[in-house]
Amino acid sequence: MRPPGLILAGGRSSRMGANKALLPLGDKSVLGHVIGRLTPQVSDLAVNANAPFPGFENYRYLADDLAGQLGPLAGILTGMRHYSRQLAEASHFASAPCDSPFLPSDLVPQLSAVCPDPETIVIATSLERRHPVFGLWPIALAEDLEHWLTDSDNRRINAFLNRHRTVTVDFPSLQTRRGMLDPFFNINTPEELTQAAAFTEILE
Ligand SMILES: Nc1nc2c(ncn2[C@@H]2O[C@H](COP(=O)(O)OP(=O)(O)OP(=O)(O)O)[C@@H](O)[C@H]2O)c(=O)[nH]1
Repeated sequence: MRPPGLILAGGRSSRMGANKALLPLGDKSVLGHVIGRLTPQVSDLAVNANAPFPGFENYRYLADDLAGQLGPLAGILTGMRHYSRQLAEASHFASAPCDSPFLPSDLVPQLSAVCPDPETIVIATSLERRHPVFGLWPIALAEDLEHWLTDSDNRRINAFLNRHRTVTVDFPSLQTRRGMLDPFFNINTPEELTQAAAFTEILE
């Protein structure tokens, strides 16, 4: 059974200076590519952001449960709370950020294939780096994550992972006519948007 999915889009895009999810890349916006890649992989899709994005009004938006721009873990907590209410049968939900248009088309099946039990976090890696915003998150960790975010100053996602059983799945670089590309390449700056534009051939 496919898990539900959440696109993390609750950040400030301060390095870009404009909502990076809505910037054009080839024939769609960055977010349009992420939605296109993720939709077939999940049973349900919601967007974590404080208000609907123009052009994407038809999606379900989840504002952070905790105020104060606490980083991506606040979005993960929001997803855990939402899916524990909406889908009692789901043990995990899948997350991906709004700024990674080349994400693997088999991301969620590959993460799900190694998921051993309802309490283990499953995270993607590439080129020997962990990418915790691409993960399968146990809904059962909601209480612990809420305490972690409200009781400590440490909001780093890797620190939270170190508290829990975590397994990883490695994804290879993509071969393109322009050379190899990390499937988790994300667009934070105008320069990275220009770099990504060189690889639109591999986007549908
Ligand atoms: N819900 C939520 N998501 C966040 C928050 N901060 C960042 N994110 C998301 O986490 C992912 C990684 O965020 P970053 O790229 O590091 O930060 P950003 O705020 O989007 O961009 P910068 O302001 O340029 O750092 C993105 O998908 C963001 O949308 C937050 O406070 N709440």
